[in-house]
Amino acid sequence: MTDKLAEICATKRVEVAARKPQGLARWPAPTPVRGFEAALRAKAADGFALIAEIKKASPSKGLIRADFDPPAHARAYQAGGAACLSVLTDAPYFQGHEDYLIAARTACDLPVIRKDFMVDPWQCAEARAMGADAILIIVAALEDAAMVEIETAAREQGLDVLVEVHDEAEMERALGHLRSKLVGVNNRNLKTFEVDLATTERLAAMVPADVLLVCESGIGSHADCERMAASGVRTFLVGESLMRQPDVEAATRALLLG
Ligand SMILES: O=C(O)c1ccccc1NCC(=O)[C@H](O)[C@H](O)COP(=O)(O)O
Repeated sequence: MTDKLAEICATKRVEVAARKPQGLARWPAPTPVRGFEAALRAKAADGFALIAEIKKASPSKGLIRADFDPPAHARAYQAGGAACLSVLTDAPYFQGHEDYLIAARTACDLPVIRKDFMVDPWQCAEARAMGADAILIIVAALEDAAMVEIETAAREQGLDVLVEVHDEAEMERALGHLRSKLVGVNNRNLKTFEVDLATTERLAAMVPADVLLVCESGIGSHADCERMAASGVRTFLVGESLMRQPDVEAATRALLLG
């Protein structure tokens, strides 16, 4: 099995080197940052909080949604009760695009995380320039110094940071080196694509009380959310299972409320 995450990050480094000289002037000035973490904490205070993902395709599943319509999906997610959006902007592996983030954010009032592979602090300025309210740091993809540098750049831009881990060692690195109080456990092993909800259940006990834990990947039903809630988890990042539904708004409501 090849290490897909390493391959994606190597491709991303080449892409970023090519994009940097183009600068950031191609986008109009974005509207002010919408509080991503604050929106999640507000919803999680009295129910489940959802980061609903706009995801056309993935390396593990190929094409997920043929009639892909980011503004329509954004409106449906908001009407269904999502707290925030996640929009894939990586093109080579997810058929994403920065225009999808811009269109989705413009179509609703929700804060948006730029879902991409951050390998260079410059991508934080780029994320804010296209309108993002938060970025993702994947601990497995970065050395300690690099992830600290990217988190610092994100904070300078006023962006919230979702820190993603997959095992105990990554959780210790995240809690030991980074300041963000928003930590996601990805149930998908990004090297093998295996998904196991028990990953969140195992790591939940390591999370301090002031950190908001996000359960990421493989959530397909309200019953899955209830299962995670037994471990104290009330915040979820969900893509594929919602994107496959004909009625995204109804599916979002059903996921959150049962
Ligand atoms: O989804 C993939 O196949 C994938 C492959 C390699 C790196 C990242 C990948 N996905 C990113 C994510 O973690 C998910 O898009 C996100 O957590 C939502 O997961 P799901 O609800 O299972 O679509």
